[in-house]
Amino acid sequence: MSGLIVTDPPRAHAEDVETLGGYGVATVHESLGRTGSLGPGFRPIQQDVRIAGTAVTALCWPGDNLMIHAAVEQCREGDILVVTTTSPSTDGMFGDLFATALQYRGVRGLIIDAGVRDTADLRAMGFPVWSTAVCAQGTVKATAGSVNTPVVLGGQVVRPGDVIVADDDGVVCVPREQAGRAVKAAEARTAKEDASRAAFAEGQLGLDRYGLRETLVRLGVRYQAYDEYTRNGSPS
Ligand SMILES: O=C([O-])CC(=O)C(=O)O
Ligand SMILES: [Mg+2]
Repeated sequence: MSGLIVTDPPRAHAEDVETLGGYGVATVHESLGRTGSLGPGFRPIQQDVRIAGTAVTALCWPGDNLMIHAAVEQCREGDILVVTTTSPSTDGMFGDLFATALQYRGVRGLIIDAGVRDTADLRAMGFPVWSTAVCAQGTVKATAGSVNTPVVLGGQVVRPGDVIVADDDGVVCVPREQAGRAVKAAEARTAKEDASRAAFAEGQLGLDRYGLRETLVRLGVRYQAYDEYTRNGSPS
């Protein structure tokens, strides 16, 4: 396998990244028409942390972290490193040494479809990570791969420069060109949710607020009193 390192890709506007970082992953995902989620496999090693940044991608051979070393050089302030392997691997290919190098460069965190290790140290140093495995198994530095080419994690395409938002709910990717639209949509959705939250706090039901009684009728869902429901001894 030959390799490729793409330098200096265009990145989403910093202002849009910061704004999206103010919204949760669920809100950003909903705002984009329920797209962009990397799925439930990416678990945070910490809690109560949200980050947003621009993706620098690395495609590695399983059990080999050579291309993470190459990717570190391409990272700059405000980036998030996004790593995957050419076939599934749980090896611990990232730990506190890499995190130290990335923090020096102003990188905000790591998303990796593979294993990480030194997790207590990563938490202590405040370097946020979302991974599909935690594993002490070490790796070599021997095989070519690529940096800053499009990669797929959890069925989701991530391109260099795309916006990544990650929190306790998981990870979402916003295509670079859609960041502005996502900001507006997230703003609108948040306003709508704020109004619903206030209504729910005063007792309004979602059935009424969202017009869902009509939906139940349309779907043929009917009400039945408990006595009638149990009259013949068995639920009907
Ligand atoms: O060095 C490695 O191969 C990965 C690691 O544990 C670290 O970055 O601390
Ligand atoms: Mg280590």
